[in-house]
Amino acid sequence: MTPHPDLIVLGAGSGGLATALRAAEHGAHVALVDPATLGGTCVHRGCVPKKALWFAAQWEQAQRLAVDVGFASQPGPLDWARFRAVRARYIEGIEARYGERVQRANVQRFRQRARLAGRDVVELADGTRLRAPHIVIATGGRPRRLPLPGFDLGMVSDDIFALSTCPRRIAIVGGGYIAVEFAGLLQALGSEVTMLAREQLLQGFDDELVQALAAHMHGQGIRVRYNTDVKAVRRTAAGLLLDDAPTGVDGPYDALLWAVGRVPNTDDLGLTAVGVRTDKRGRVQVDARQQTNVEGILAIGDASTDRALTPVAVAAGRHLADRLFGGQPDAHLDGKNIPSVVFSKPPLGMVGMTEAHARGHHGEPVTVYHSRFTPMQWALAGEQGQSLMKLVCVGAEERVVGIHALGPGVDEMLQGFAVALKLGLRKRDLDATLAIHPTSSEELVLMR
Ligand SMILES: Cc1cc2nc3c(=O)[nH]c(=O)nc-3n(C[C@H](O)[C@H](O)[C@H](O)COP(=O)(O)OP(=O)(O)OC[C@H]3O[C@@H](n4cnc5c(N)ncnc54)[C@H](O)[C@@H]3O)c2cc1C
Ligand SMILES: NC(=O)c1ccc[n+]([C@@H]2O[C@H](COP(=O)([O-])OP(=O)(O)OC[C@H]3O[C@@H](n4cnc5c(N)ncnc54)[C@H](O)[C@@H]3O)[C@@H](O)[C@H]2O)c1
Repeated sequence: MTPHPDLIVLGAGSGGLATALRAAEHGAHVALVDPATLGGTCVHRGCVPKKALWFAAQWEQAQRLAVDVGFASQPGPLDWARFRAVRARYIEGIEARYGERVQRANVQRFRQRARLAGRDVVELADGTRLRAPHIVIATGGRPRRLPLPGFDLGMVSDDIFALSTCPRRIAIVGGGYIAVEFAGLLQALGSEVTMLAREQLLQGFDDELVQALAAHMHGQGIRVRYNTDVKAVRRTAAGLLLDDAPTGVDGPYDALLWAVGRVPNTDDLGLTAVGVRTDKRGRVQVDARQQTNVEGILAIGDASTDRALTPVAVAAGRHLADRLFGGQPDAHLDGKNIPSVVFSKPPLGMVGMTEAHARGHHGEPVTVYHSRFTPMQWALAGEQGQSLMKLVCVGAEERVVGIHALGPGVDEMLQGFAVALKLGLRKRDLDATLAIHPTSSEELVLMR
């Protein structure tokens, strides 16, 4: 038992677990508070179940390509009940391993909701109070709900993992990561997908690659409507109808997914009473060391102003534990050049700056290199479509400040290039690197 913990962590998702385990490794007494199962959004309602569906979508396509090159078996639809059982077993395995690690590390778990009751005090739902010199807020986020009539006729991303079949016609409202990812994988698994986006898809990604992805989506039969503004939803005998302010009634659909962003779980944490500052979206404001404006209270992950990605939450938590308990006073998250992949179909990845960002902010000459090509596995099977890769370089020595890639395999390809970019990659380093042939990634070292 830990009667006087050195650290209290609120939330046992990706960030909270990483913080608690690293702090315990350094010998700290840690209390970890979460009413839910270990793993949080990523394991139960995010990256992991989503990636499993994405693999299923890849296998659907691989089955079709295999037939095109001479395999005999005809592709069949996904058996959702079996798929869900397989996926649940995989996730239970992750959760069990987390449980063992938490126990072995002597981290004390409190399976309750908690809130701050002072700058060094946390109050659990049953009234128990814990006191510690350091408190980390790692309470994550949840899907945004819009206050419009009929909102509850649709699903949010948490609900989609409970589907037991593919909806025949689905509308997806939103144009960010979640909207684009689910559009691709539901279409691949058999749905007719219409996206209703307010603006350009995937803000923050390079325009040219987003356009190329939109062309792929169009080719797959995904309908994308831009400049929409859904004001209400109603159910009719024919299906769900959406009232879109600019164009009128849209539909009918059998299902609807709202993918309109996420809100942080910070509204019920007692932050105001303790004086912890949040931004206008409710995220806890942190500096580069995850510190809030209140001494002793830190925040990481989706509850904070950091980028909402699992590796960011994990790295931030580990660095702060290294700093507080591991004798590494300068340890902190490097928030620059965060690599990211959208698990669209095909995947889209980037690290560093977009072309527009480099041109707008750099002040040095910008040189851009492109490669468009049909990946070999598609060409062999007579499949249409091209991959697109792009390098954004600055200055006379062409320092690479942005790498962008769209196409099969880029999700696995980008990590190594992200290391090179972090180390100060120049275009001539790529030119001097021998290609691995025949691959798609060789295009990144062969650009002229
Ligand atoms: C559909 C989807 C797909 C995604 N795919 C990816 C991906 O492919 N790659 C990627 O990098 N990121 C992805 N993300 C984002 C990623 O899941 C999050 O960035 C990450 O999970 C954030 O971790 P966290 O520790 O901040 O919060 P969470 O994992 O959300 O954990 C927060 C925990 O806090 C607990 N909690 C909440 N309130 C309290 C309270 N008052 N007291 C105690 N505990 C509390 C919750 O029960 C929860 O367990 C995806 C997200 C979604 C929704
Ligand atoms: N592959 C990955 O790494 C991955 C996958 C999923 C999610 N994530 C993380 O989770 C975060 C949340 O994902 P997300 O897709 O929910 O958010 P997002 O911020 O990526 O996109 C939100 C979308 O909702 C739209 N929107 C907002 N309010 C709206 C409204 N009132 N009506 C219509 N549209 C509206 C925005 O225009 C935008 O297109 C991402 O930003 C990302 O950090 C990462």
